[in-house]
Amino acid sequence: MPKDITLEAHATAPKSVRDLQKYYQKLPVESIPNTPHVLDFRHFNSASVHAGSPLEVIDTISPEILVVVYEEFLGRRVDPSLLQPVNVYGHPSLPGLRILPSLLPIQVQEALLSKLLLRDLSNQEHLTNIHLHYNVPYPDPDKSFFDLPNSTTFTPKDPEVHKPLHVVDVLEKKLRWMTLGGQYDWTAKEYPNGPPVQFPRDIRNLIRGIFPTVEPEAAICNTYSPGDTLSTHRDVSEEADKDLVSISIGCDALFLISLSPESQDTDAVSPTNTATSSKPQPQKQNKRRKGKEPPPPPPPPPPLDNHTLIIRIRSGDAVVMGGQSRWAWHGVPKVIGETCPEELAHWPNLYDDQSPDNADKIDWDGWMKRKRVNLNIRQMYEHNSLN
Ligand SMILES: O=C(O)CCC(=O)C(=O)O
Ligand SMILES: [Fe+2]
Repeated sequence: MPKDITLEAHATAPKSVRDLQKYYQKLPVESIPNTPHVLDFRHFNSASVHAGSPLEVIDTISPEILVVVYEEFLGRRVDPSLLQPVNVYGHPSLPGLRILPSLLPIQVQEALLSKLLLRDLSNQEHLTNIHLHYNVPYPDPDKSFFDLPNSTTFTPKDPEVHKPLHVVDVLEKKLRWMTLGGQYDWTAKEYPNGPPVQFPRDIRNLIRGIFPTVEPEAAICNTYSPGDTLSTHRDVSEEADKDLVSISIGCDALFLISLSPESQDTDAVSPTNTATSSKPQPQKQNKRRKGKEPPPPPPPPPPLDNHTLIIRIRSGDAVVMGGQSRWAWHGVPKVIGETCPEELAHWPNLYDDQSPDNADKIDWDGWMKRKRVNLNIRQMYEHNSLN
C-alpha cells in the first residue's frame, strides 16, 4: 500500500483507542488471564474470535530456513531438530499485520540482547533518551555500560533542571530507548538529513534472513520496566511503506493495535494541539490502595471493535506491521512483571561475584528479570533494487 502522505506524526489516536489503552493500563495483572479480549498465543484456541473473526495461519517458516539464519547470527552450529516450524498469524480485519509467536529461540534472544545492550549501546553514534539531558560517561572500548564502576554518575546538561543520575538509576529506570541506524529525532519527529549511521550488520542479517521484504535501516530499542507504558501512536516518519518488524525480549506486555476509522471518533483532539516534544513518555500505573481491603473487581472491558486487537506479547515473539497495518495506531498499555523467561533472568551474567577485581563493580544479576526490551526495525527509504 503506498504511504498516505497526509498521515500526521503528531496526531492523536481516536478516543476509542485511547480509552482501550487507559483500560488495559489500569487493569490489574491478575485479571489479564480472565479477559477474553486479550489474545494470548500460549492459550490459543484457533476457533476463538478476536476483532470479529478468528485468526488465520497465513504462513509457516520452516526450521531449515531459520537454522541457517540463526547459525550465522550466533556464529555456531544449531541443531535444526531443536527448532520448531514457526506459524505466521494474520487477521482479516488488520490487513498486513503478521504475528509470529515464539519466533526467536532463547539463545538468539540472549545473543541479540548482548549485541544491543553490551555492544551497540556503547557506540557513541547510537543516541538514547539519556543524551537529551545528560552528559554520558562512556565505558572503555570493548566494555559496556554494565561494566561502569559503581562510582559513575551522569551529570545533567542543565543542573538547574535535572539532578545528577547514578549509573544504576540510568540502567534500571531512566534508559527508555536507543536508536540504531538512522537516528530519529523525537522532537521534530523526523529522520535527520545526511548519511545515516550504519545499521549493525549482524542484526540486519538476522532480520533480513527471516523477513526478506524489509531492509533494516533504522531501529528503536525500547527498554521498559513493569509500570512503564508506551502511549498510542503511529510510526509514520519513514518514507518507505515497507514492513515494520518488532521483536520483544524479556517480560510479557500487552500490545494494542487498531485500524479503527477516525471518523467514528467524536472527540478526537486536533493534531496541532497535541504535539509532544519527545517519544511518548512512560506513565506509571495507578498505585494499589492501602490497607487489607481487596481491590474492587475491574470494570468490564470496553467493547472491542472489529479492527482492534490486544495481544499478549511474550519473549521471542515478533509482530510485523505491513500493508494497511503499517500505519495502524498502536501502543503498549502494560508490561507484566515476573514473566521474564528463567533462562534470561540472570542476563547480563557478567561477573564472578567472588573475584576481588569486582570491588567497584555493580552486580547486575536479575536486571533482565525486571525488563522488557523491544527492537522496532524500520526501512526509511525506498530502494528500487529491492523487491
Ligand atoms: O514496544 C513495543 O512493542 C512497541 C514499540 C513501538 O511501537 C515503537 O517503538 O514505535
Ligand atoms: Fe510504534
